[in-house]
Amino acid sequence: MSQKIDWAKFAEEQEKSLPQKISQINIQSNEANGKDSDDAPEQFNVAEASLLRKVIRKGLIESKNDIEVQRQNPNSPLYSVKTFEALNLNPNLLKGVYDMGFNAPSKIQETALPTLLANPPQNLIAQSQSGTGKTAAFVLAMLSRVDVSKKYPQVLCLSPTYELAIQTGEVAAHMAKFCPEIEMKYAVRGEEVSRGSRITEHIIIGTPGKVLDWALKFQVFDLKQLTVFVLDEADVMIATQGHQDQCIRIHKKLNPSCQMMFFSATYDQAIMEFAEVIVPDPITIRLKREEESLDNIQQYYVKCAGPQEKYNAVTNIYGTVGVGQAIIFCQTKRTANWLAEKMSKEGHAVAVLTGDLTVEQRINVLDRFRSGQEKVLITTNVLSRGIDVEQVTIVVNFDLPVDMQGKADCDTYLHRIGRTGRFGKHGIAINLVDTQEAMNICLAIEKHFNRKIQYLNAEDSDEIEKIGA
Ligand SMILES: Nc1ncnc2c1ncn2[C@@H]1O[C@H](COP(=O)(O)OP(=O)(O)OP(=O)(O)O)[C@@H](O)[C@H]1O
Repeated sequence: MSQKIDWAKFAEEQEKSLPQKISQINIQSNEANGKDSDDAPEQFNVAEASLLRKVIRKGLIESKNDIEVQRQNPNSPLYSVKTFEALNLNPNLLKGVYDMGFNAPSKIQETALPTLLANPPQNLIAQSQSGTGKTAAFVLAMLSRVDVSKKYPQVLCLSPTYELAIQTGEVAAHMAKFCPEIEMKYAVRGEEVSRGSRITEHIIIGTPGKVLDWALKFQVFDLKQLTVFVLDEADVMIATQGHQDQCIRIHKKLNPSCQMMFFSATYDQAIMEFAEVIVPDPITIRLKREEESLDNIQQYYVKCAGPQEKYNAVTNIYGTVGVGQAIIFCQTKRTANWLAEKMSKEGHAVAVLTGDLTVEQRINVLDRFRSGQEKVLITTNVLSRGIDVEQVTIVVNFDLPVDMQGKADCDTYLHRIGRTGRFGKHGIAINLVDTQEAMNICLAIEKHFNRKIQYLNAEDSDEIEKIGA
């Protein structure tokens, strides 16, 4: 009992201090810093990137790294499974899992699923890179926990955006294909309920604002009756203005016995602090990210006198080495569009992806590029992180990545050129340098990674041919 009172106090204190704490954390926000001109550096948007990754992903990302388990609850037995059968699932649910093409649990699922399905329920924090099977794990747990004889919401899954909520709902619908008695409802923009009505569906998947409205303002369901609370994409959630406070408000109304599941694709300290507020006595599991490494990537720099020479360098290099596919990164939309237009006019099959496109258009562009319909993709920082296209062999930094202060942005550099040379393959990164400032940035990057960036004469086709070997 006394523990509960302490926890309530703790939550209260955290609620007061968390928005301030979180505002101090340096996570890139969705706000485009008020700048939206064609010449402003394009911003990376975590929610959009997460959605793109999900939509264009063709399968599981298998990691060679081991799972790290941190147990804060010494009384809970911990075990892992190698098959879905070993989980004693409802047979129709198991049928749904196989229907999705899953033969065996992924690495994170092996450890997460027994914990998620254990009785008495246990709280879990799971962190592992995008694509390793987290969504499938908690969706399976959500569906397994439903008591279909009770006609009210028992499971709530919070997602940071409309699109991400729909994606999760689609996974749930597929997995529950042979369990038509399980009913779900979206609590997202465009969905309405009338005051005085009651929700009878078993599962709600929604965004925090809408869920708060439905639970507290319209009172169409009771947060106290929930047995499972899932917080998905916690990293995106806390990067989205206002969401962390809303999550905490929802969380405060839950029954202390409600099982909490917390998922994140990143491992920042900020996420852990947020998790600690939301999830009491958790079992924490982590699958370490496959390190992005520069080991298989040959890096070059080319000296150019201005944009036109940069353009010539790109076409020379591409014309000579052009076996696989290339991604060219520009700092602004204007440069990206200019370059795309110029290259298309000269007969190159190029695609361009900038912040101007809607999410649907971006998916379309990426799908075409992935299937090889275009060989060159010109883009900005909107695509700098986490999108894998295996066939990419060359990354060109038409402009070197810089941070808000104009200093070398080494993280973004690693993410950008990490698009090539993946899974032990050979890749090439070419940096176009047209000013002393750019040269200094190039040198700073070289020093940071302690990896040589070699000089390349882009006018000498013999020399270029050699790098393609
Ligand atoms: N056990 C499995 N066997 C085969 N494929 C799987 C398995 N689990 C998940 N997948 C597939 O792998 C891909 C990634 O899974 P999932 O979306 O669950 O990952 P995630 O970690 O939630 O990613 P994100 O952080 O982007 O949400 C999906 O295409 C999914 O259908």
